Amino acid sequence: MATENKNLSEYDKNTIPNAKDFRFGIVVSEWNDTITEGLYNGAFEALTDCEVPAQQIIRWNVPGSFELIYGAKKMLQTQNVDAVIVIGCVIQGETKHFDFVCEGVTQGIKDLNVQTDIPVIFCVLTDNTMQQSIDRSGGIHGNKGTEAAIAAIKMAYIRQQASISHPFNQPLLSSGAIQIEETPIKIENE
Ligand SMILES: Nc1c(NC[C@H](O)[C@H](O)[C@H](O)CO)[nH]c(=O)[nH]c1=O
Ligand SMILES: CC(=O)[C@@H](O)COP(=O)(O)O
Repeated sequence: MATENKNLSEYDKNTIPNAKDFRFGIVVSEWNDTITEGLYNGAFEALTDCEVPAQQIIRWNVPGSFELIYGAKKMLQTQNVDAVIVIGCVIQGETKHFDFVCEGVTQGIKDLNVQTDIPVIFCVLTDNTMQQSIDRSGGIHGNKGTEAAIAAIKMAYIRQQASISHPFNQPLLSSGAIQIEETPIKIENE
């Protein structure tokens, strides 16, 4: 379903886990800040509407969407958060730079989700025009920031439940293999 057939701001609180004890980091790109501020407001309002106290929401700013990768990495390395939302707006210009920024930030955020234990939610608009960005940051198609906040709550809950049901879950190697801690077996009468 394309965004044009979906309101990004709609959510059913009955389907959303209790979020009052979760802590969220939000990393916001300053490029196209009229758009990213609208996305941030959507995310912040959705989190507080779902009972997340404002003091449990940490905001950092970075220069552009490409810096969201490093900002999110340092956020999850240094802050006690249950999920991170990265917010950016990349708009096609005259050159291929759009393609490289979009691909780079997409792959970088994907890598953080694979290599770390904290979910990182991708709230980066990759639009052809400013109007498309306006429409998706509080305009006729709703607010992708709202959508990202709900996704962050749901993923933080999944992480919480996984750690309860599998408290000794082993870290993944970069290859994706499970790291099993080898414990030497002592053979009696050796
Ligand atoms: N053109 C846009 C950019 N470009 C800047 C890059 O994100 C990055 O900050 C720069 O290449 C230095 O590393 N960023 C956006 O977020 N949106 C754009 O439309
Ligand atoms: C995504 C970008 O970096 C782009 O907006 C920059 O514009 P241009 O391709 O005209 O340099």
